Parts: sequence; C-alpha cells; structure tokens
Amino acid sequence: AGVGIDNVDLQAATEVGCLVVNAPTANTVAAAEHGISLLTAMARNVAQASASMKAGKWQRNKWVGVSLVDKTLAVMGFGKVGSEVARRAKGLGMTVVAHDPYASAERAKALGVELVSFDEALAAADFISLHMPLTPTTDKIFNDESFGKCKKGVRIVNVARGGVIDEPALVRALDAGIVAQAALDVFTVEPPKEGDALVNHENVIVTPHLGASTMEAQEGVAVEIAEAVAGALAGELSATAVNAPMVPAEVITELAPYVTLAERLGRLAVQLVSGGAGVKQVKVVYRSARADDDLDTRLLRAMITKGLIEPVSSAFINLVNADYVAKQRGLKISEERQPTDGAIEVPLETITVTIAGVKSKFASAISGNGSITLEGKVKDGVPYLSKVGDFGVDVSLEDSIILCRQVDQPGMIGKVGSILGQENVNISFMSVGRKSPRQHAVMAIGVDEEPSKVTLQKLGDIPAVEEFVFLKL
Ligand SMILES: NC(=O)C1=CN([C@@H]2O[C@H](COP(=O)(O)OP(=O)(O)OC[C@H]3O[C@@H](n4cnc5c(N)ncnc54)[C@H](O)[C@@H]3O)[C@@H](O)[C@H]2O)C=CC1
Ligand SMILES: O=C(O)C(=O)COP(=O)(O)O
Repeated sequence: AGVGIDNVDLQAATEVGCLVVNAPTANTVAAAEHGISLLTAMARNVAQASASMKAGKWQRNKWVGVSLVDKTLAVMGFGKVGSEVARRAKGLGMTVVAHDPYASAERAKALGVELVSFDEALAAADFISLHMPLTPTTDKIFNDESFGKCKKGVRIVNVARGGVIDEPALVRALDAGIVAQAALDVFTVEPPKEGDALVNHENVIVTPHLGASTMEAQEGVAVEIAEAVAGALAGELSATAVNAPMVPAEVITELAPYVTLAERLGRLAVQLVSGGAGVKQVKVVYRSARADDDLDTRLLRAMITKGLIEPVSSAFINLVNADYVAKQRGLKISEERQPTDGAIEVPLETITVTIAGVKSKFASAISGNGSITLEGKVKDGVPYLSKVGDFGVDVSLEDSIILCRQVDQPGMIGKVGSILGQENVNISFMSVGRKSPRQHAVMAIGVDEEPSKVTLQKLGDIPAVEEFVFLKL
C-alpha cells in the first residue's frame, strides 16, 4: 500500500503468477509535505533546538539557521513526489532545478523548474531533495564522487529510499563539511542498527520512514490498494499492476470469447501430442481484418500457453507468469498475423495453433505441414473448433470431444451414436468433415459425460473406424 516496490520480490511473485499491485498516488502529497517539513526543520534546527530546550537549555545562539528564500533546490527525480516538492519550494521563494532523465521538459517548464543534468544539479544546489526510485542505476548514486561535485555546505533531504545514498560516504561528507546537514526519513536498513553513525551524527535529523504517515494518506492508500485487490479478484486487470501487461477493460470484454477459445485450443492441441510434455515449438496464427496495433494478442498468447501447459503439469498459469513459465519449460510460442478483408468489428476470424516436431496420438490432426494443427473460431460468442489437421469440422468447444477418423460411408453416425447412447453419454454436438466423398472423414463429437474406456474401445472396434481420441476440456 504505497509507491515503492523495491520491498517486493517481484520475480518470485511473477514466477508463481501472483499479481502485484501498488498504490502509487494516494501518498504523494504526504511524502512531498514531509520533504518540505524536513527541509524547513533542517534549515532552522527545529529538532535539535526542541531537544535542547526539553533538556533544560536555552541556546539561542547555537541554533541559528539558514534561510531558504532565494536559495537553489535541486529536486532529484521529478516524478509525482518530486514535482509536488518543487511546487511547494517555489512557494517558499526558492529557485528550483530538477534532474530526471525521463521527465518532460514541458512539465518542468509549466512549474517554473529547469531540467538539468545530474552534475549541473549538484553544482547549482544549496539544497538537494531526493525523489528517485531505488533501482540498480540509482543504487548509491550519492557517493564520495557525487558529494565531491556538490557546493561546500550543501544540505540534503531524503524521503525517497535510503539505498540511493552511500551512507558511509555521507558520514564522510558531513565530517568534511562538504555536506552541512542532512535530513533523512529513509535508510538502507530499516530500522538502522543501534549506534548508527548517520542517525547519531549531530548534523543529521531523522524520522522513522514517516513520509506516507498522515491519516489522510494512510486512508488513501488503503482505499487505493483495496480497490485494486477487489478489482483483481473480480477478474479485472488493475491499472496499478506492476508485473502484468495492462490490458484495458474494454479490450478484455471484447476478447473474452477468444480468450476461452485460445485456452481450449491449447488444451486440445497438447492432448493430441504423444507424451504432451515434450512440446517445444508452437506457432499461433491469428487471421484478422484488424490492424496490428488494434489487436492485443498478449492475453490470447498467455491463455494458449495456459492451455498447452496445465493439462501436462502441475503448474498454475495466468497472465502474470505465462511467458515466464513458457520460457522456463523451453516452450517457444511464435505468433503470426494474417490479414483478411473481413469486418474490423470482428476482432479475429480464426486462431490456429500448430505444434511442430512432435508425434500425434491422432494422425489425422497432422496437417500438410507435418505439425499438429487445430483451428478455431468464435460464433455468436461461443468458441468452435473449425479444423483438425486438414479436416474441416464445426463443433462447439463447450464439452469434451471425441475425434475419430473413419472410412466415409453411410451409417457411421448412427453406429457411433448408438454406442454412446447405450452408456448414457449425451452427445451435445456432432460434425463430420471430409476432403472428398467415400474416402476418409473426421468426426468431432461433443459429449456431456466422459465415456468409459470400454465404450471408447467399442467405437474403435467399429470396422470402418481408423483411429480415435478422447480430448478433455
Ligand atoms: N518516505 C516515504 O514514506 C515515501 C517514499 N516514497 C518514495 O519516493 C520516491 C518517489 O516516488 P514517486 O514520486 O511517487 O515516484 P515516481 O515514479 O512518480 O517518480 C520517480 C521519478 O524518478 C525518476 N528517475 C528514475 N531514475 C532516475 C535517475 N537515475 N535520476 C533521477 N530521476 C530518476 C523517474 O523518471 C520518475 O520521474 C520513490 O522511491 C518512493 O518509494 C514515496 C512515498 C512515500
Ligand atoms: O509509498 C512508499 O514508497 C513508501 O515509502 C511509504 O511507505 P509506508 O507505506 O509508509 O511503509
């Protein structure tokens, strides 16, 4: 329930498919206000003077401070907190420069702030306020070398992350008088060890990570995180997700039946492979009239991955970890778009899933290119299997399916129907596809119940049946 995600093991969360959301906005003002509090308190020795007076002293000469007006403040990290600090510092009559490699010059200009390089900021600053995230690049970015580039007597505020400062280097800079004072809310190790040189330095004031600690901000982040969690549990993809692609709600709604289709095609395809765990190369072809940037296939790819892996492993796969798990298992999924002249209102005409380099339990599922090939489409919001290998079929993907190839001859549907009927297996859908009359045909039969092995064998024993397979959805 905050901004910083350096305290979350994102890699571990991603690996197990755990969605991580943060609360990036509700504590911005609180952090900025705390930064300003530390800036003013540091400049006027508020904390030290208060402690000395409570100790029974009256030291008016000892606690003479410095003024802020007309001084230059360097805001390092011109993001949400940094820009709110800049706005407030302008109100205190300070000149504000900012360093942020990713901030827009226009946004800075609008606040009357000049964007400068790291070294320029250090050279210009009477005060430095840190507001960058802790990343591998910003880790200990304030070190002996950078303190050496500062004006002598610079004052530093840190309400960002302790790790952006090399703390022993700051102690050295304080002792050398390069840094006159520091005001710190955050530390490399929290809480710092007892007797910490920085915490106990006479020119340093400290607070125990209080940047976000206002009643208002705590309520704000609680609401922000609760809404994100409730939304995620309701199946929405959160706008504040930090380890999943952000797919807008309307795209998710539009693609919903295709998402189901994608997963089911993957699920059926892998069951056709003899020894399904050996799948390494999968190609997905999307036929669509939409422009490339108007069709987000990340969700579909993730669901095909889910369909391909879950039936043959104990892995749990979702949008968060699909690509990771695929990579771990050496499963390469390549995607291809084939443009059509259809209506652009329809996101996709067909999805084809091809598994190369494997043997099939059902030889007829191997198409001319030597790979297991299944094609599906969505009709009236319902996913359908439209092709098995080179055989066209038309069976809704709502129930489990029996695929069987037989010699195309009269009476076959009746024979199959009565064998299933004897065992009270209800047929929901049936479709026969063939390349030419009286040759071979593939029958796809949707069934409400799973037929017993004996019943399936009876189908196989019909003389005209050449092969059959039962695929569970
Ligand atoms: N003390 C506290 O209780 C609180 C601390 N924070 C911390 O404050 C920091 C800033 O938070 P927000 O402003 O909300 O984040 P933000 O993401 O809005 O802003 C961070 C800015 O730093 C910039 N940045 C990245 N690398 C940089 C670099 N090498 N040099 C300079 N700038 C760089 C980014 O471009 C971005 O504009 C975070 O570390 C956050 O964890 C935030 C709230 C409360
Ligand atoms: O939001 C952040 O990054 C913070 O540092 C706030 O920390 P807290 O939520 O007060 O532990």
